[in-house]
Amino acid sequence: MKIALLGYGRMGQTIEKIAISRGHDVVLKIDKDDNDYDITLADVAIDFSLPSAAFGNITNCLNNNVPVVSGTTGWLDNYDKAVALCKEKNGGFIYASNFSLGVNIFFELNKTLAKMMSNLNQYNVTMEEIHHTKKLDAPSGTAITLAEGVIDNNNNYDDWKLDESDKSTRIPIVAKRIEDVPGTHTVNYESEVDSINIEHVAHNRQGFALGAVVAAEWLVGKAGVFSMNDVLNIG
Ligand SMILES: NC(=O)c1ccc[n+]([C@@H]2O[C@H](COP(=O)([O-])OP(=O)(O)OC[C@H]3O[C@@H](n4cnc5c(N)ncnc54)[C@H](O)[C@@H]3O)[C@@H](O)[C@H]2O)c1
Ligand SMILES: O=C(O)C1=N[C@H](C(=O)O)CCC1
Repeated sequence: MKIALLGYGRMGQTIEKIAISRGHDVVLKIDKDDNDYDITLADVAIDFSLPSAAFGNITNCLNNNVPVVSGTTGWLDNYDKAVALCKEKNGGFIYASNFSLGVNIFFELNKTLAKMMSNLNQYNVTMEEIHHTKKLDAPSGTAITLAEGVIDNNNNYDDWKLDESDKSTRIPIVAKRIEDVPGTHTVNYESEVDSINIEHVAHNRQGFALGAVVAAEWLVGKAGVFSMNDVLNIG
């Protein structure tokens, strides 16, 4: 498979190694200021760029009939427009806030726990995410997906808020930035008598990168807007 990497930073470089180890050719490595390239050289594109760049990269792929996998976070104000364009062009598109197998299992665990806690008003939920200091967005895309998983499955919450909540129906998300941390997410239910915590700790970026390559392999030849649940057949 011929792969275009849109964004050649920490994730782009990790994805390149995994793609090559799985027998793929990386035919384009696009980074900032690379404006003049032919995306149709690739069978599929993998975008891990910047919040400000992702939507432009995705629309370029869809307008040129190149299926695209995006892991960039912080651009979701434009997600519905990307979905509409994908449908209009009969293209292929997958966005996931987190491509790792472990986090996608964790997302399902979070939804199940949220359902179990829905009638237990003595517990309040909070979330914490920890990432490296170079991360541009907060809260992380993964933390937002976790919060949405609780909101959709628990009657006590209707929104989330970064840092302290000023309203009991808003899930407070605390975002911490610590040198070199690849990604830790904790969901905590707290009552007066006890705490229940579920946590996912990424040890490195390999899980995110492998998931993105597996998603790209799966997407080629398909038309539609998909999620990692489709790729992994879970949920
Ligand atoms: N979904 C996931 O599983 C997952 C995992 C890790 C990171 N991420 C997200 O992926 C994104 C990238 O993370 P990273 O750690 O590799 O960041 P990074 O800063 O190391 O890399 C981003 C690269 O994009 C480049 N870039 C800037 N403008 C561009 C453009 N127009 N086209 C292409 N590239 C451009 C930058 O120069 C940089 O090299 C972030 O949004 C991050 O939150 C998602
Ligand atoms: O390193 C990052 O940046 C990460 N971003 C994603 C997010 O925002 O959830 C996934 C984890 C790593």
